[in-house]
Amino acid sequence: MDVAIIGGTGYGAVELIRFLHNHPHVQVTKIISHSNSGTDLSEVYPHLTEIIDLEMTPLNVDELAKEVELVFFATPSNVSKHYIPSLMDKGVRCIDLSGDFRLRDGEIYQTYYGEEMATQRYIDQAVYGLPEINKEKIKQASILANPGCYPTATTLGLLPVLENDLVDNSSIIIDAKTGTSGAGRGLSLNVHFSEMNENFKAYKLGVHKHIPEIEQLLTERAKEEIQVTFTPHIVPMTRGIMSTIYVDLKDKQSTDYLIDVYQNYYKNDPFVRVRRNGTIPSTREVYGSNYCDIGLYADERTGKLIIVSVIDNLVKGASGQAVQNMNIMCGWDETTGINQLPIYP
Ligand SMILES: NC(=O)C1=CN([C@@H]2O[C@H](COP(=O)(O)OP(=O)(O)OC[C@H]3O[C@@H](n4cnc5c(N)ncnc54)[C@H](OP(=O)(O)O)[C@@H]3O)[C@@H](O)[C@H]2O)C=CC1
Ligand SMILES: CC(=O)N[C@@H](CCC(=O)OP(=O)(O)O)C(=O)O
Repeated sequence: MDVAIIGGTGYGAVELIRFLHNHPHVQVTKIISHSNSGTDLSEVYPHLTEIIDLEMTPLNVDELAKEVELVFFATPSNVSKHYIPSLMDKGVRCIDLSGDFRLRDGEIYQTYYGEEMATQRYIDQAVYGLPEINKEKIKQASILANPGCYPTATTLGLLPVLENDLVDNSSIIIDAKTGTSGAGRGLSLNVHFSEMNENFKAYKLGVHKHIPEIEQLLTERAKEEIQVTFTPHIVPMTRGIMSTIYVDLKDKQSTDYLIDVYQNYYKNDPFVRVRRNGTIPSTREVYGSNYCDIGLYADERTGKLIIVSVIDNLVKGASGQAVQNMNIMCGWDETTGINQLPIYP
């Protein structure tokens, strides 16, 4: 199958290329760039020299629709909403790594994204691409909204206890950490070396766009309104997300019992690994891979459950999960092209 990637010079795009290069059913035949059209991708990314021989081109939706069956948008928010409707109308399936099609409520979108949401008719057709809960809908999707990085780590960490009604849903506190590649390739004061090295910052308290995304999914799954306390931090590493979640258990439960609940919940999900024997995952243990690893500790003194969920933000948090979704949409084994081991150390 021929596919295109839009946002060609960004980190999400180059990570898509890494996975699709070895994918047996897919060729990347178009890479669209608004800043570098006419340039070979390997000039921007010399690590692809003599491997990827493709000149980037400007976006022309009519041409694209004739040339490929599926398009990945690896663009900033408020871009894909202008193009996906016409691609969809022309029969091209789209996977959007940005947040344009994740939220359902236009007012909330306006508050957190600062612009109008995509047309409701297209929002209604978009499927939220968290494979662990949505496989059947993903198979049929024409517009696939790939989840955000923090929401992936956080909701995978919470869903088993939430859906088994084991916790007080009003008590959720999420302390999350990300590496700098989460901010993309663009230069910004916030993430340059001397601002970040030997530093640790909390940011966007109360206003981060992943708050409504996490709340929307948890509310849908718990069938009651859920609000969370969410504090993101940026830490001096390149890749990785660790979401440490604190929640009150309704009744006293042992860690071993809860591990069984999680393992049972994810028994058919190849990319979620629940740790046994008291081990708590670190970001390095999923680096470069599509795994989400979860560790648990039930504190019998305080009645709190501590959940530690780690992913690679660029893989399970973005491009790996996008390929997993494409595999499901196309009826292929969901691990195709993305079953690399984590890189360690
Ligand atoms: N980085 C991460 O960990 C994660 C990222 N995401 C989301 O994935 C998307 C891509 O992220 P990422 O690759 O990291 O970001 P980057 O900033 O690295 O890349 C985005 C690319 O989009 C293109 N672009 C920028 N502005 C515009 C514009 N106005 N119109 C069209 N294209 C534009 C540029 O490529 P060019 O000039 O070549 O077109 C740019 O390199 C974003 O929506 C991001 O929020 C989601 C989860 C995790
Ligand atoms: C370090 C850093 O800035 N990280 C980004 C990650 C968000 C992201 O990638 O956004 P979407 O997944 O919603 O598209 C942030 O916190 O805004």
